[in-house]
Amino acid sequence: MTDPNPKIAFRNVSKSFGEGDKSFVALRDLTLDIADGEIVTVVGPSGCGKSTAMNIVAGLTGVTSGECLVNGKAVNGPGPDRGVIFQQYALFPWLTVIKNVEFGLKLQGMGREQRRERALHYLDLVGLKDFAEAYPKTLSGGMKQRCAIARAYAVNPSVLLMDEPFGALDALTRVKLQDQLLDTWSKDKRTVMFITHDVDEAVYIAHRVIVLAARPGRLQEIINVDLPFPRNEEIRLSPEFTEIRNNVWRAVYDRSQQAA
Ligand SMILES: Nc1ncnc2c1ncn2[C@@H]1O[C@H](COP(=O)(O)OP(=O)(O)OP(=O)(O)O)[C@@H](O)[C@H]1O
Repeated sequence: MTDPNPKIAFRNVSKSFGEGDKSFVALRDLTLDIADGEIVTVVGPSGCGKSTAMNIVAGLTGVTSGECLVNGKAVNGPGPDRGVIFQQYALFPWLTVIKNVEFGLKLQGMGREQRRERALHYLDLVGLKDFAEAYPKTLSGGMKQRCAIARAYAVNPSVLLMDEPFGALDALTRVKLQDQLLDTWSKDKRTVMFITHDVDEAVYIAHRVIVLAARPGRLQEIINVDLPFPRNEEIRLSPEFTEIRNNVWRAVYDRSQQAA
């Protein structure tokens, strides 16, 4: 069934970089709907256009042809309705944790008191309230990433775009942040587009896994994750999880083996 009001819609989106002989197709003819409140993960071999697709939704990269819509409107630049979280935390080192979280709110013109209250709320949500006055350099990688997440959440975007956000973290921290993301999602049901190289992560947090293929970057397969929410360790260890995980693995790696 097609969703009449997708939150994010790619309509025959293609993206090339460079001109003439040097032109390179990063993404070819991508058509995909992401529903309001849906979590999709995007996987695929290196260079298949995952970040390009996300940057198009974020408004950081334009399309060469086709159209990308958010809330039914063509994307023509970044906006506060879309929060972006990258693998590198991109915190301002000269600002404290709370000032980092307040930054986007200040840009929006929010008053000092309200800003502080909102920032503390989101720091609490990610378990960093006690570190509000610390500077980023004193935090672990996981804490920095939680700060970046609080900062993205604070501006209240209806779409979260996450490009390998947990990629640089150890396995245990990663699992904790996956659970925290799902916990927060269960309260606010934001739409999430999440890029990862980790197939377990892709299945654990998603409603659907989007598999892209490379050269040129294109849609390979969409795999539904028919597992109940809330997700937990029991689900992660279930045969159903393993089966879906194996399907995703095959879709990604069989194809990239053939291409190699
Ligand atoms: N600004 C750019 N100029 C030229 N080529 C680019 C640019 N951005 C991306 N590309 C190329 O487009 C292709 C897709 O890149 P993209 O970063 O979207 O892939 P990816 O699937 O996210 O890769 P990875 O998993 O390695 O991060 C790559 O071959 C890349 O070299």
